[in-house]
Formats: sequence, structure tokens, C-alpha cells
Amino acid sequence: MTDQPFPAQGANEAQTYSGFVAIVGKPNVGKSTLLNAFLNTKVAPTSPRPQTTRRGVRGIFSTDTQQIVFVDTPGLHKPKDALGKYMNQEVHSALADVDAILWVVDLRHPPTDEDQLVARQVRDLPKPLFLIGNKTDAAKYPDEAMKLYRALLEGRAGETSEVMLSAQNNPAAVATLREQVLEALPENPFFYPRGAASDQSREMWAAEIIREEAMKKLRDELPYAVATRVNRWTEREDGLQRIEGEIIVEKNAHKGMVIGAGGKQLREIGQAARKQLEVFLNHKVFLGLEVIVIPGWREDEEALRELGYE
Ligand SMILES: Nc1nc2c(ncn2[C@@H]2O[C@H](COP(=O)(O)OP(=O)(O)OP(=O)(O)O)[C@@H](O)[C@H]2O)c(=O)[nH]1
Repeated sequence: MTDQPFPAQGANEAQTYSGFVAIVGKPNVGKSTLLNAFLNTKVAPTSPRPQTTRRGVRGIFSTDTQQIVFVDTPGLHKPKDALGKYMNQEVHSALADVDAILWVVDLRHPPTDEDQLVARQVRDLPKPLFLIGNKTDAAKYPDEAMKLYRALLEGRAGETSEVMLSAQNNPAAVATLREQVLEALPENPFFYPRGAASDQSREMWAAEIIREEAMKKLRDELPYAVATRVNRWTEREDGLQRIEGEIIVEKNAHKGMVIGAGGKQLREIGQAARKQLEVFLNHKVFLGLEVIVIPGWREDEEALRELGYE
């Protein structure tokens, strides 16, 4: 990695183990859910819609002497626009830089072309690989499905481990997997301060929560045409967090669709996001939301950069 180790290690400190671990897989298999379960908190947005994750959010887990920097990645898919290309690029750069890979698959279904795309990316990388069969709680034939996913790695030379679990309902299995990942870490100084849970600013994190709620509520193609940003965050003396954000759409026609009749939909998105923010911040939140139009932002390199997709 190019990141500077933090902090520099003193001569008589205990040996530390630290590394970057990518969580990859096709859209909607439960990568972000697994990341949040590893950390017992919410650093990444999740939703029933594919392609919720857009940037490689880092989630950090530390013990006294070990630190895993998980890199949650967007689901690898066939891109339709510049945003999609950016998302796939995030996966490729994550894979190049990490010390170990967690490949998450959905055991409710047999592999698809997109799983094969991921398998081809990871099969020959000489790094420890964990094949994680997720959603065992809802899978009818988990062992059979696992066999089919395993077959996609046939001929792989590197070290491979297999785990079947439910990222959503099985904290003990997630903790055991985390132990296994800790064992795979190379000797390194810590990359982040021990207490850090994520590399995102609080503004980026809150914007992702707003986007998650917008994606859950909006229909058809609209969830994918939406971006979010938090422009102002102030704290009142009594602890109230005042957060002002924007929901960005591509066309004027979309603006009305996000706002909804009489502003109902925007209000619902705002209420749901505010509730989540209050739970995680443990403070009362005032959330102001505005909908703005940046024409064709998904195809506009400059707009993508401005929205943090760079
Ligand atoms: N039944 C079941 N559902 C799960 C489990 N893990 C995740 N899900 C659901 O699967 C959906 C997708 O989860 P995400 O964590 O957003 O998936 P992702 O792989 O990060 O998705 P992308 O952002 O599209 O790449 C959500 O509705 C989750 O609640 C699980 O263990 N069991």
C-alpha cells in the first residue's frame, strides 16, 4: 500500500500484525453486511438493491497487536456508464494492493456470469483467499451451491480457505472468521490509530446513510441515478447534530420523483436516515435535505470527482 504506516513503531514495542483485506464479490451478495458485522457497527451502506456500494470504504478492526483494514468494494459487474467503470476500477485497485481477499458468494443461488468474472479476477492472485458462502440462513442447498463456487477456483495455486455463514444472523461465525483473517496478517506496523473504525469523514459516512435510505425507497432506475453529499455539520451546545445534505439527481424530471407528492417521499427518506444517524451517533439529529440537479452526473468525470468518486 502507499499509505504511510501509523504510528511509526518504537524499538521496544510488541510485534504487530497488520494488513489490508479486500471484500469482493458480485453485487448484492452481502459484502457490506459482512463488513458491518466484522466491526459491530455500520461503516458501509447496505440495501436489497444491487450496486449499493460505490467506493472502497475501509473498515478497521484492531486488537492490541493486530489490525485488519477491510476494504469493502463495489460489486463487480458489467459497467453501463462512467460511474460503473469507476466502481469496477475500485475493485481492481483494491485487489492489487491487499494482503488477503474475502470472496463473498450468495449460497441461495448457483454461480452466474458475474461470479465467474470475480473468480477469474481472484483465482491466480498469490494471496490468501477466503471463499465465503453467505446467506446460509436462507439457502436451500448450501452445500451443493458451495461445491459449484469452489469449482470456479479449480487449479488455483494459492492458499484457499472456505467458510459458510450468515453475515446477517450469525455473529459467532463472523467472529470466528475474523479470527482466521487475523491469523493471515503479515508483520506490519498499524496503518491507522487503534480506535479508528473507518477512513471516511463523518460527512461521507452520513451521506452514505442518506443514499442508502434513498436507494431503498426509490423505484426502477432512479436509485442508481442518485448521489448524496453532506455540506454542513454543526453541533449545538446541547448536543444536537445539525446536518445539511443534498440528494443529487440527473434530470429535472427526477427531482419531483424524489420529492414525491407534497414532499412525502423526501420526508420519509429524511426521517429514516435521521433515525439511523441518531442510533449511531447517540445524539439527536436535525437533518435538512435538498434535492438538486447535476445534469448527467454519472457520465461526467468532473461531477464524479466532485461527488467523491475518484
Ligand atoms: N438472508 C440473508 N440476507 C442477507 C445476508 N447478508 C446480507 N443479506 C442481505 O442481502 C442484501 C445485500 O446486502 P449488502 O450487504 O448490501 O450486499 P453487497 O454485496 O454489499 O451489495 P453491493 O453494494 O451491491 O455490492 C441486503 O438486503 C442484506 O440485508 C444474510 O446472511 N442472510
